[in-house]
Amino acid sequence: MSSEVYDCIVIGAGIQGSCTAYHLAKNNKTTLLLEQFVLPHSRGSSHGQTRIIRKAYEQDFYTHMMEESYELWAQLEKEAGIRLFSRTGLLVMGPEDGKNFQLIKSSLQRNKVPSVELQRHRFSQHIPNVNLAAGDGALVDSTAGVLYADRAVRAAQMIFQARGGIIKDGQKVVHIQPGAVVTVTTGSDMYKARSVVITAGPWASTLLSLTGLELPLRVLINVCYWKEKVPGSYSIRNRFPCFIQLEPKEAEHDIYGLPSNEYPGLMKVCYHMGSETDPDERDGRMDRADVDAVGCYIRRCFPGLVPVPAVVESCLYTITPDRHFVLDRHPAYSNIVIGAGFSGHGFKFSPVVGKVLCELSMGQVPSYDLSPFSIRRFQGHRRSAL
Ligand SMILES: Cc1cc2nc3c(=O)[nH]c(=O)nc-3n(C[C@H](O)[C@H](O)[C@H](O)COP(=O)(O)OP(=O)(O)OC[C@H]3O[C@@H](n4cnc5c(N)ncnc54)[C@H](O)[C@@H]3O)c2cc1C
Ligand SMILES: O=C(O)[C@@H]1CCCC=N1
Repeated sequence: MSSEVYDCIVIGAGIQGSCTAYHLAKNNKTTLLLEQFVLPHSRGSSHGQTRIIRKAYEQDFYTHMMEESYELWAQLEKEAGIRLFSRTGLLVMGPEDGKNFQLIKSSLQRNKVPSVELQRHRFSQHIPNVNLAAGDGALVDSTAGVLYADRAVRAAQMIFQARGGIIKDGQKVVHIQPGAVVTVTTGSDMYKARSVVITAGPWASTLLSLTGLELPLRVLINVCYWKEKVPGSYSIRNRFPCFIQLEPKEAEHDIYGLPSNEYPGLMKVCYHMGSETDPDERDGRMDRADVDAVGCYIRRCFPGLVPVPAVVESCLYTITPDRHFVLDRHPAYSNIVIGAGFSGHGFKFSPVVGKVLCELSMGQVPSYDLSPFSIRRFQGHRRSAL
């Protein structure tokens, strides 16, 4: 057992834990970042090469957080000397009179986010190789683009270590003993800290149960890549945008995609849902019906893609009932801080999430109103009732 008492132990070295550790180190806090797997790994939610970054959201609180998030991404890029972002724009398509399309449209206008509405008769001039569905409107968030996910995790960890932070990987946390000084036990050692941040992604429920807390979180799985019939027709090099299709005819939930980039000739198009899984037994658990629904959508709206997936991968979503994050202190132990339930859209926020989790762990007033992310909102929810 190490005799050192750290200012903070962060449990989980995905993007949220890595960004939290990065902010703690920048605030001169002695910090230990613990990870169950040997790094880098592809068993959680932060691996893979790309994620969408955007300001287009239905809720103003997300758009406001993204204002700072873009600045912090640029700062991390500069500090690490690694390119983390490419601007491509984001095409939002959806029923013109639908609630979510209208909410995004008004939020973009209200928050003065550089954006354009594409008129139907000019749509194909701007966005070739996409069929805009009858009744759908189209908006472009010009600030949006692609984040290079694996590189971003590495960059945050690199700067954390450069500032004196310590990463111990291959150390699964198996016990947490709350107290003014918290004791954290892994398979091979025992560590102490004045505060603990739990950012365990799909394992959040398992970790939180060690502290007597139950949250209504569910773990889902998906990711597919689809082949371009003409290589390059949806590519980042040809400035094809990311997209979100709200309320597609073929599926109950949204479908989204990123331009072809990481695998030449393949475009990532995914279903914003998935089949429920146990994070330790995820392999081969993807629901064929989800892939088929995306295939049908592609056949109708992306005629330049082969509507059969070329690559199927696994990445885990951890969703809350309202799809908003959990950013809060533990209800019983104020020096245990929780970042969880990022519901398949948390990557872009990670520099801001890291900042607020760091503030909470330092006992400071957070920079944002965290009421949409409170644990209190789940009162009355039982996991089994979801
Ligand atoms: C397919 C897919 C597409 C997505 N697309 C987007 C997008 O376009 N834009 C966007 O903004 N977001 C997107 N997201 C969401 C985003 O990637 C996640 O919100 C984010 O990666 C969550 O990070 P995390 O750090 O919470 O979880 P993770 O990356 O899973 O990190 C948690 C870490 O905790 C570790 N851990 C767990 N238990 C223990 C333990 N007992 N001891 C030690 N370590 C432990 C795990 O091993 C893991 O490394 C997407 C997610 C997926 C899966
Ligand atoms: O977070 C994002 O932007 C993507 C696209 C919409 C659904 C989930 N992830």
